[in-house]
Amino acid sequence: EFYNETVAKAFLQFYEHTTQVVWNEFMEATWNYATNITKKNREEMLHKDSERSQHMLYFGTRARLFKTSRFHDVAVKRMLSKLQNIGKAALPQDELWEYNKLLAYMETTYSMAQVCLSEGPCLPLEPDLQEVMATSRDQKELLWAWQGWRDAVGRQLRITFERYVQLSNKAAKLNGYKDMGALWRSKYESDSLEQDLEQLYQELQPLYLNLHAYVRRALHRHYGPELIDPRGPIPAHLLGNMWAQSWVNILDLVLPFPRKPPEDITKIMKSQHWKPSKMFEEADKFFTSLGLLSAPPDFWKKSMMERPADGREVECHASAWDFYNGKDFRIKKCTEVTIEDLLSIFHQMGHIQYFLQYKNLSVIFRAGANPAFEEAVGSMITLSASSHKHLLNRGLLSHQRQDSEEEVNFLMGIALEKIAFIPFAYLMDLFRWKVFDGTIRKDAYNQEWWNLRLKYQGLCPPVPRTEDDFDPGAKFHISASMPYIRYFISLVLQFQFHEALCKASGHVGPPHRCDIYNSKMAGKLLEDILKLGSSKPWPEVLQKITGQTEVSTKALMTYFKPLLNWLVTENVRQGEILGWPDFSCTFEGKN
Ligand SMILES: O=C(CCC(O)(O)[C@H](Cc1ccccc1)NC(=O)c1ccccc1)N[C@@H](Cc1ccccc1)C(=O)O
Ligand SMILES: [Zn+2]
Repeated sequence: EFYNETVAKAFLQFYEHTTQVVWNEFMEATWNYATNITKKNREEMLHKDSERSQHMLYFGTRARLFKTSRFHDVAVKRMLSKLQNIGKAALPQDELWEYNKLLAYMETTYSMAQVCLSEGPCLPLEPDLQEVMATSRDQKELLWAWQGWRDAVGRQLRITFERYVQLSNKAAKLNGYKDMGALWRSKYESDSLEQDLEQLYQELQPLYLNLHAYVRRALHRHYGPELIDPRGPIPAHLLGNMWAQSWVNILDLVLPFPRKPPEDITKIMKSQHWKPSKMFEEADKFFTSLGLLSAPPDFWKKSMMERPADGREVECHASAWDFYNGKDFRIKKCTEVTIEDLLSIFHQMGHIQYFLQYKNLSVIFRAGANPAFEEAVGSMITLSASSHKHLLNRGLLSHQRQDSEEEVNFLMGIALEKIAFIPFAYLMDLFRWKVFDGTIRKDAYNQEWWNLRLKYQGLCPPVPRTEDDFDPGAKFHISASMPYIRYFISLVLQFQFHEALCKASGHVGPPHRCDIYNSKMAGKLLEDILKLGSSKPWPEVLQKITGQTEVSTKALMTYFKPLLNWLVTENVRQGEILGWPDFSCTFEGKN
């Protein structure tokens, strides 16, 4: 065994050196494709991906040869077990090539899709269709964008997605999992993950049901009874977002105290001539104010902060990139000067900070403690950055104080982003797990998708759907084969992190008034866990920051308590029904 452990360490050293080059070249090729979608760049990316897969296969199969049970070094054992998970690289060469081509097709179809006006221009999702969904109050115009997008993307992906499921499951089985859903869930190192998630969802459901009932009433007031049934589901195109995953854009329609509207921060940003680069600098300043690391020179030189003006086709969905050489980290985002995009940049810079903090670890441990940790860092900072105190301090608001009614309005704004998101983030992978395990058969993909959208979100499609549609494919992460449960868990985690860092910063008072900006104590607490990457089991990491080893909704419920009290009172006063007992999706009064 001793002989083996020494050999294992040498093996891992060899892996370390060869991997940095292979992964760096792969990231460069993928970046070139995502920021300039051409046939040549696609071929180059596919070629680099197969090189990376061969490298993973070589080391993954050899990692299995070590009998680690009697090893002393826990880190060596953890590294060897992580190495053995090689995902799609386990597929035979020809099927891997087919798989990579269909992944590229799905993602490119999504990125290049447009919806054309009867006469005149064709509109891409970002910024044009998103803008329509966010600002239009004309249900026919909203329907045009909603349906047009699904015709342009979802319908085109339907057949490819069926083959994607087959090959995904084959790859999962070759890695020792029963299907791809099981492989995705294994990242959380828990054999009770699905039950734990259902428990979290149950705890959060009252919050969602009260918000849903209240928003339905407001939409009923605006769009009238022929569109909104006060005891039924809400049509999915009226919530201010292409997927109804965030309702923040209809705050004006649902404001609890309409005589005290919040200041329009987007307008203030534009009047102060904010540019995308300034938005990134603002987010970077937040992290350095905590005593954390600033984005290095390559970041400012090589990131893509705006949609290119030279007509290049790019993938606009925001993302953060680690080039695995310890100094090259980038963000790709088609930034618009809006408060929504400023907060999204805080989210992306959270990924960059994680990269910076764990960059000296073995490449095997350069990841979050689990995928939800990666998503929670930036979103947690966003809770401080969107606080009235912070925005006032940064000159983005002028009202000094918030009275109790303005505070309810503020919490409503945060709830429209965070609470509305709960059922969407939960059902996205409930759907895919069932597709992968065969519970949802391919001749019912769309029907089953809408069953989940009705059951969890209380939404209806605004027009009848058929199995020629593939509405789930109209969401980036499904076209990009990107797991989503990480965002559901992150939603709960980010409030736990926020509570812990606020405490460390010496904050006294309600969590929604906390801003950890400039707190070196909060920064130190965060730094200590980011540095660990994925080298320790995530419950250990969670305990270091919050003192608990479990994901808990307590912090989130505390944050929204004042709003829930107001919502319950208001819903009782209006005699609202919680839920949607009239569950049928009616389509009369449309044409
Ligand atoms: O998709 C995102 C943000 C993009 C991202 O930062 O999570 C990005 C997704 C992505 C894109 C392309 C390839 C891979 C992943 N994730 C990263 O950039 C990332 C994730 C882990 C490590 C390093 C980078 N947010 C989700 C959920 C969300 C999150 C926060 C607020 C609102 C909504 C959404 O928009 O539906
Ligand atoms: Zn993210």
